[in-house]
Amino acid sequence: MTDTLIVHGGSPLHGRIRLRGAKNFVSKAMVASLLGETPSRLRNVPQIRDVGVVTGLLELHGVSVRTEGEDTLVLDPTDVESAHSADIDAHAGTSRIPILLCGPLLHRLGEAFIPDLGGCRIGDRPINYHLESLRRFGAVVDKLPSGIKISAPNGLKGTKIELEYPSVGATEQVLLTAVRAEGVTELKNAAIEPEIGDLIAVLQKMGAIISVDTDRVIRIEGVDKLYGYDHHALTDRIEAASWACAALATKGDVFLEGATQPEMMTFLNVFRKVGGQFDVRDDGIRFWHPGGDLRSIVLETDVHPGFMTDWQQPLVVALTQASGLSIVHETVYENRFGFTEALREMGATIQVYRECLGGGPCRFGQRNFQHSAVVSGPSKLHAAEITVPDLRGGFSHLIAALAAEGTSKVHGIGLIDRGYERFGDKLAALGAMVERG
Ligand SMILES: CC(=O)N[C@H]1[C@@H](OP(=O)(O)OP(=O)(O)OC[C@H]2O[C@@H](n3ccc(=O)[nH]c3=O)[C@H](O)[C@@H]2O)O[C@H](CO)[C@@H](O)[C@@H]1O
Ligand SMILES: C=C(OP(=O)(O)O)C(=O)O
Repeated sequence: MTDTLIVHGGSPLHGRIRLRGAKNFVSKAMVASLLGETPSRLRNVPQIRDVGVVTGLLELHGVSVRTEGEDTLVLDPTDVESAHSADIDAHAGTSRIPILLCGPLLHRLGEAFIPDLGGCRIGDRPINYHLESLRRFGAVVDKLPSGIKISAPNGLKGTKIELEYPSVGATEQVLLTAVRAEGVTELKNAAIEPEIGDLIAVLQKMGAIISVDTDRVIRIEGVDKLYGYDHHALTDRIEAASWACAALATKGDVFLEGATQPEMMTFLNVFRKVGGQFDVRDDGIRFWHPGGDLRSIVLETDVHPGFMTDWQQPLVVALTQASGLSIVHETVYENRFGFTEALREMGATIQVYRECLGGGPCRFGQRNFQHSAVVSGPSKLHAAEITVPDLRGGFSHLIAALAAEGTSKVHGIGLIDRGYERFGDKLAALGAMVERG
């Protein structure tokens, strides 16, 4: 199949689609299965490329991964000790998940090897918090030309860790390592994203003892043994927000089956302020453009419960259709506005700045990162030939092509498969006129 989508834009998205489990939770829950003595069953798993990548990684380490029905994975880790994982290098550059295998592999095998990581290129994305945390547990970290070797000659012991920034990945690293470390671990300044809450739920089902206190403190009492879990993954709130923004930008009306309100509170507030309407029902959320003008806003991305960085790119496309000047300050990643270049080619008026605009100073202020954007609208978008830069930026380009008059060619859509399940079918179900080019 080609990697190009031809989009005949200019008509609103209308209809109903079903959302699935969150990419940013499912991959971590799959890794957690490595900690169990018995098989785990994960339900509501989306058919996305990242699930395939993690399946490959786990299989390499001796976990048998079997699909049951349409959306359930059964993960059996009983043979991990006897498996050889010589080919882990094959996973270099595929995703950021290999780093999260450290804790479980150290507990099971006494060592782990981490190839170069992949994931979206939206900033430098260092792993210093991960490595520093592992050292605090007693692990030895050796940097090699091909990756990082980590060993635990004396086992892993509970410890006190305070993160400089509430990193999602580093919080997950500490959780996946502490649950079987000897003694108590206290993690301060932890990330508290809903996907982390669901990972804690999975670990508790497996036998872990974890308490989440106020003020971003998580306490974990290590246990000797963990068992398999049975869990239904929480819905992907990024997929939900992305389709909601697509409805707004195209003046459409979509019902997103499975979308849930608590994880999306902050997004829903912003959607309403911009002028979009929504209706929360038991089985999902309807999002629509009510007609008339959309309103500009001032917005800052932040860690949960703030406005999520992964919502920023789809929202910016909708803001090109709002009247007046919107200001968006990206405080989570230093380099997440590259996708706006294609939007400018399509007729949007967007300027990016190094300064911290529209909020307080952030970690990236006074440095050379263009991390604030001013969007002036409404702009009439026109068709273009564009190449997808990263996962969310790519979906944003698709939204722009759907909102634009004329026929666009969007290249590199394979990147979008990493996080959006069967998005071509979903576009068709919403009445979009698209075809593989
Ligand atoms: C697979 C997955 O779940 N990806 C999500 C996860 O990414 P990921 O877990 O990689 O993101 P983090 O929360 O760790 O990163 C946040 C910030 O911390 C910095 N940092 C992180 C680790 C570290 O060791 N040192 C360091 O400086 C990063 O460069 C970034 O500026 O959370 C992000 C923030 O919600 C989301 O955008 C990603 O979709
Ligand atoms: C940045 C993202 O993911 P990853 O961490 O997998 O690159 C994302 O999902 O938008």
